Amino acid sequence: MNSRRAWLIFGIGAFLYLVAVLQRTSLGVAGVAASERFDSSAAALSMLAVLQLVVYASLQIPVGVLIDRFGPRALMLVGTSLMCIGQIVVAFSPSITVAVIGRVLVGAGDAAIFISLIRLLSSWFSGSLVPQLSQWLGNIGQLGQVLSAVPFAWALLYFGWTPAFVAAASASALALFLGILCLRDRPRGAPDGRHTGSLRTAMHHLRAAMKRPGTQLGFWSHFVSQSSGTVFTMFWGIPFLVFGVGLSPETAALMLLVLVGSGMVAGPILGLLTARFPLRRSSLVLGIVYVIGLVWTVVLLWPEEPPLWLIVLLVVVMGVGGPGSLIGLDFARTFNPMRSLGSANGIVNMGGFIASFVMIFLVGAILDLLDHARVAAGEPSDLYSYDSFRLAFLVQYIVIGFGVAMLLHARHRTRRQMKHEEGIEVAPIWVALSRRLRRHRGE
Ligand SMILES: N[C@@H](Cc1c[nH]cn1)C(=O)NCC(=O)O
Repeated sequence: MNSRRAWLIFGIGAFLYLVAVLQRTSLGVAGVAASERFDSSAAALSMLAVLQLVVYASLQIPVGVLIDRFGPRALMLVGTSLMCIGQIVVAFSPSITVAVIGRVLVGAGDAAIFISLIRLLSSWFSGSLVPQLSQWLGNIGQLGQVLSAVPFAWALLYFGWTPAFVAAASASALALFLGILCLRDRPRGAPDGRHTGSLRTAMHHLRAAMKRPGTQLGFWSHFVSQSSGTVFTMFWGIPFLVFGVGLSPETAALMLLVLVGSGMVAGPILGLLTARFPLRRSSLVLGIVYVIGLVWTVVLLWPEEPPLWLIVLLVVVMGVGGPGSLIGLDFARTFNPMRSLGSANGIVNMGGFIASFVMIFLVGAILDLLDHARVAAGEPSDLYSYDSFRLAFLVQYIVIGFGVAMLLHARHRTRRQMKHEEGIEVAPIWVALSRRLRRHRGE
């Protein structure tokens, strides 16, 4: 535990995750190139990203169960191989149909990485280091977005589609090699935590994890906090900024980097706040979501294309949502026993990705609808006009608003259960704050 070998595992694991995020986000950067290569509609292109996310999200529970059965190393190696093959398929795809197959493989491989890594952490590290390292892992992984926004985008521009995607696949091949060489499930002599029970037992643990209000609270926390940023970085950010707002592709790519940078600053702070105020984790999540919603409202109400400072503010607040979603995994950790933690993590980690694929698809569908209406009215086609984006992005209020309502419901049930089982009563935040203020004043 916490040994030098553990730090090597942390480094290699983080590299595998970073490469997974590179593959995951490469399509967001290649969206414009994809529309030229495949000559497709916005909805068809968004289907590429949506399918990848659907596959990712739908495999979270099976992967969680498989981690508990076969250990995280096996899952990480299989996942990295699938991503490598998937990107090769995308590299040589002559049509959008073949590209879809490639991206499905990428989504399937990606699904195995993060929750395996979170599980690996618990075997190699102990104590209060674990939640802090989870935030750092999340942070390091997001650097994969930097790799897709800078070297990958550069390779795409100068060498074209096939060489850029082959180069991305090579990064997965390197990660696979290092993973085979260095990753181990647990320190030598540590007990084998894998369960060898039947599928029925695994299903029993899964059902129990699903039923727990604390797991549901984690799911909705993940759903509401990271989805706005994921929609932006994975698909609609670059077209919105380049064609809608009118930024240069370089400035648009820089905005995605600012989003990642903001998450990197926020992650450790949120890690500390989560550890310091465990009973206020949901308020932390809600605070993040309300601020994201507020800034989006200002952007969408701005009379013309928003100024650069407002776009910077938007990406900064969306960036906080990424590490904010890890609070959801902390709910899974604290409200579930170890035996069903893999499954609980899988359930929670689906949240943000389900919200994202629903919104990516709806934004694409609305853009297409508005453009058809424009053409039918005799105007020239302008698929990515700023006004169309303004309407399409309104879907966030419906999808995330629904998530907030569900989060509040799950929180109410979680608090009721805590009071019933442990006698812990959590007062509303304003009551707690005014009590604290009164104590401070010595009243
Ligand atoms: N929200 C991310 C993690 C994160 C940390 N900092 C910024 N983002 C998440 O849910 N990750 C799961 C994954 O597979 O990447």
